[in-house]
Amino acid sequence: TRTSRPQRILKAVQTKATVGDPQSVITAIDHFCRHREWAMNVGDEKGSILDSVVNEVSPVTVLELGTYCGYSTVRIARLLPPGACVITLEFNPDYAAIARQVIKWSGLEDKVQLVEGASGDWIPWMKEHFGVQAFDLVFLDHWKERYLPDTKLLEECGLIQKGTVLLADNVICPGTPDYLEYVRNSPHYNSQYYRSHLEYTKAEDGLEKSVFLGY
Ligand SMILES: Cc1ccc(Cc2cc(O)c(O)c(C(=O)NC/C=C/[C@H]3O[C@@H](n4cnc5c(N)ncnc54)[C@H](O)[C@@H]3O)c2)cc1
Ligand SMILES: [Mg+2]
Repeated sequence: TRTSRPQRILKAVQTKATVGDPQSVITAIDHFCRHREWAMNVGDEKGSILDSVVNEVSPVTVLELGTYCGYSTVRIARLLPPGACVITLEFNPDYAAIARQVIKWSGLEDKVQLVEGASGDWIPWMKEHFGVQAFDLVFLDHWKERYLPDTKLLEECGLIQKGTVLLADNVICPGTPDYLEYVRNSPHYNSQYYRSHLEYTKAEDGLEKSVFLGY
């Protein structure tokens, strides 16, 4: 049977990227998705904004919701200092299997904890299972209607504390209206929009960065 798009993305990495070189993995995926087949990676343009936020926050613990093929996982992990790590949640086992191989090819497996499962099931276990106190940075890029419920769940579980930064992809396209309304109107968040484009296209999209101010 036909290969899947994630399998073709992995093949592009394995044929074009150098083992242990995260930047070459990022470049290989971007080239494939721009010139061969579009895929829902955060991409190079929004990826540069993600990079700048990671560098600004210099997080010790990062949570990523929605691994997909691991493109943004690699972007984040390559910028983390020794001892820091990104926990990434992915509930599709086929995508998780591809992402593990992409992360391995980039040589960043020591900085990544890929958890196969649904965000709603795993967030309540983060403290107990991973010894996380609070996340310094959360990157939201999973089903758009899960952004708000998962943010509220993270708050309820005490995983968002003063200074925690939420960075959400696709707040314009596909759009996350209920999430945007929440973080922009809440007195507990300082929110700003980084205007950009939907990955590999000219359509408008952007990232919303929201800093938790404490209760
Ligand atoms: C109209 C329209 C359609 C599509 C686009 C283009 C476009 C552009 C983008 O950047 C996009 O991020 C998206 C998008 O839909 N992303 C959804 C991404 C899901 C991934 O996360 C996984 N997942 C989903 N819910 C959960 C969950 N609870 N727990 C754990 N993993 C979850 C899935 O297994 C996937 O691996 C779409 C633009 C406009
Ligand atoms: Mg996205």
